[in-house]
Amino acid sequence: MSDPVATVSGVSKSFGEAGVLEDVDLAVEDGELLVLMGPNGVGKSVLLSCLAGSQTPSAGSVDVFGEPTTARADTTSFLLQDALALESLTGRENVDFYRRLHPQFTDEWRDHVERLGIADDLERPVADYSGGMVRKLELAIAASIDAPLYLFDEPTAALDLGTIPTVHELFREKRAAGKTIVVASHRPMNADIADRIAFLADGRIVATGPPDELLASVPPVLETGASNASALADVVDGAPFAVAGNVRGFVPRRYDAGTDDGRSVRDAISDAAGIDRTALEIVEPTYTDLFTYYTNGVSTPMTSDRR
Ligand SMILES: Nc1ncnc2c1ncn2[C@@H]1O[C@H](COP(=O)(O)OP(=O)(O)OP(=O)(O)O)[C@@H](O)[C@H]1O
Repeated sequence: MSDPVATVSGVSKSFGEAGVLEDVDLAVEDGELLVLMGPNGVGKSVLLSCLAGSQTPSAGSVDVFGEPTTARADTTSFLLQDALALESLTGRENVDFYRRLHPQFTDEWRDHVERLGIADDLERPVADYSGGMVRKLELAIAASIDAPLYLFDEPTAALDLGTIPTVHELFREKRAAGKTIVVASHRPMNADIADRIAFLADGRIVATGPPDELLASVPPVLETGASNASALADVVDGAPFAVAGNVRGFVPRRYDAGTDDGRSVRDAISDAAGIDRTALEIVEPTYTDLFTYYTNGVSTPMTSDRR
């Protein structure tokens, strides 16, 4: 296997008294699409900024292409959160600005603005754009820079659901062209495009792996009506969570090998909770369940050293 494109070793980052990252290790492999997942405020942007060289870790080190990271324009294209487009300029003037600024800026932007549906808005000032349009322009600009490593911070956050497949397609094309991509996201649906996911929780990477493997590591999920939430809380691992009008929770690990008395897991748990067995379903975990499992402190195997 080739060397990682980027290596984060023992990185901690604090702002004054507030610790955000704590002893984070992460290797970004050559040519992979890594999705860094975690809830709002957990430190995904800070970690990406450390990878981009625009923030300096309080401790530890970050190497990109074998060198300590600085803001290296030749190796990395970094889509910051809400910080690329200049509001006083039109869309086209923004493109021109970044084209002059960046030696590796390519003509790909024409294709990107077309596919993202903002080609007809290029003569309007960005101040008049919606949040989603600004994001599309910024994506078009960042993706038009020909760099071996792309760092995209919440690229789909302000976008309508219909645009997300277009963005995913763009990422897949970059990867097919041999590029390495790190996407930070709090949206479980972005797990779908990942070669690997890294979950960030409590300042640490708590799990890393291909989506299929991580899904297989999550226990089955119990689902019941919202009125049974407190009964479910008595029997599941972690706290129950609401999904589409129902409430879900993880089957406790002690049932991994089945029940002691030969009953079905569903029967044993519905009896223990006092929930009618017909009102309790056991379902396969989704990406949303996976996200909850690793970021809400339910998982145990990889978090034994948590604060
Ligand atoms: N320059 C800074 N000064 C002080 N605190 C900061 C700074 N940058 C980030 N933080 C804090 O670090 C924490 C992590 O922020 P960060 O933006 O990395 O979260 P995130 O995981 O990217 O969240 P989101 O999903 O909302 O984008 C937050 O508590 C934030 O307030």
